[in-house]
Amino acid sequence: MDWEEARRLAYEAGRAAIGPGEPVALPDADGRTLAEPLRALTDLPAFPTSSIDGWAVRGPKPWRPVGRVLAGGVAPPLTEDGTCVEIATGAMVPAGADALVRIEASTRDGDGRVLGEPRVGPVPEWRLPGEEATKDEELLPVGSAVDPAVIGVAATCGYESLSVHRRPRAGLLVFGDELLTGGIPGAGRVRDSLGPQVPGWLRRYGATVDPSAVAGPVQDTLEAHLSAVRGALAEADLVCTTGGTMHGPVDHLHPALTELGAEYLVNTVAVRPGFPMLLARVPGPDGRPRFLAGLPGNPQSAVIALITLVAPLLAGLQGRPAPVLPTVETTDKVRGRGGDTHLALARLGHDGRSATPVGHVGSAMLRGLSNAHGFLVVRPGTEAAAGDLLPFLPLPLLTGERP
Ligand SMILES: Nc1nc2c(c(=O)[nH]1)N[C@H]1C(S)=C(S)[C@@H](COP(=O)(O)OP(=O)(O)OC[C@H]3O[C@@H](n4cnc5c(N)ncnc54)[C@H](O)[C@@H]3O)O[C@H]1N2
Ligand code: MOO
Repeated sequence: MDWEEARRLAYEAGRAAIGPGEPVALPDADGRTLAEPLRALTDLPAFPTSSIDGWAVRGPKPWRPVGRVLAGGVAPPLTEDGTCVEIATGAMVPAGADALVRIEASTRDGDGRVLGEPRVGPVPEWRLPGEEATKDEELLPVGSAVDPAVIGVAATCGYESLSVHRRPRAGLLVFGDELLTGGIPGAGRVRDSLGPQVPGWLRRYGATVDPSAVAGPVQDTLEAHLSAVRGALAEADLVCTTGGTMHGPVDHLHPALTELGAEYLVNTVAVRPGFPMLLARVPGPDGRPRFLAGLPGNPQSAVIALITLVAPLLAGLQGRPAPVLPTVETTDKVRGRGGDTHLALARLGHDGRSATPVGHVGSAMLRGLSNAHGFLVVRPGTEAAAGDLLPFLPLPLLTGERP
């Protein structure tokens, strides 16, 4: 299967399995996805609001003070020319006021009356209702990621909670009797580098990963695989497995999937590295489908499978838009991989517009991955020369990582 087609299928499978929205209190909604559009519940601002400390005046000066309005208060209307109220920043401008005079631009005469000039400038001294948004206006569409700014604007509008999609629950099963979970590798044993790594990537794609949902190495027998996969699928929307995607003497993943009645959505992808990756759908006990992503054992290939299949699946399951890849200029040539898509680890330049392939990129290596921002995508039957524009598949790094 073509690499782009595999990504599309993974996304659509996630979309098709999305659950209903649930109300979540604003402070807890960070990182979720809107299940309903965010609409203004009132005009914003909701009332004419002073932007200054000073006087709200009516008619020609001098103005006789008849009261005071602070932020949070409601002033009676100014009904007579030649009157004013003292007003604080954020206070509601009283009806009848026709100008605001800044405190520092005002003086008092011997009778205590206020004199001064309203400031004339491009920005008015008070904010009009509906200036930022009108009641019922859509501020953000369904599928928007909720971040602190979105929570802030929702609070401004008067929301207490937001209707958001559930975070998908993910689990991880590590296969491979050769794996050590501690100590220095040697004498035929390698350290498990995926058990400690994959949960972090899954969380960055919006899934929750309970520490109890990470297990391994699972013993290299079909019985142990079956029982581990069954147990994991009972608790999670998505189970990732690592290793055992091929058909070696102790590769039990495919037989286990057959036994579970799994339906393959993707079963190997024309991509290098990482081709033995797979994505399967398994009917859940409650009727909702569960997913199993089989990540190849070679560590870089496992991460490629995560980014290829799991990222779009999780985007779909959360109701987010399908990931769109930016285009960058490669500073160096990148070879093609025949009929396969080649994913070449690369570092972005400081302006984010160019990328340079890095070294140590063997599929069994992680050194290149730890020094890269993502992958240059060289499509089947092509190769890239320095200066060519290529799609760039980013790692889900956080701001400040790999500056
Ligand atoms: N006859 C063939 N053999 C292999 C082929 C092939 O086309 N024909 N493809 C190779 C490629 S490419 C890959 S990728 C692997 C995928 O195999 P599996 O998914 O079955 O993975 P394993 O055999 O279990 O492991 C492969 C490799 O990765 C190491 N590994 C596994 N898990 C971990 C881990 N958690 N941390 C660190 N390293 C891990 C494992 O020790 C092996 O060295 O198949 C090739 N073979
Ligand atoms: O494709 Mo394997 O997935 O090269 O390491």
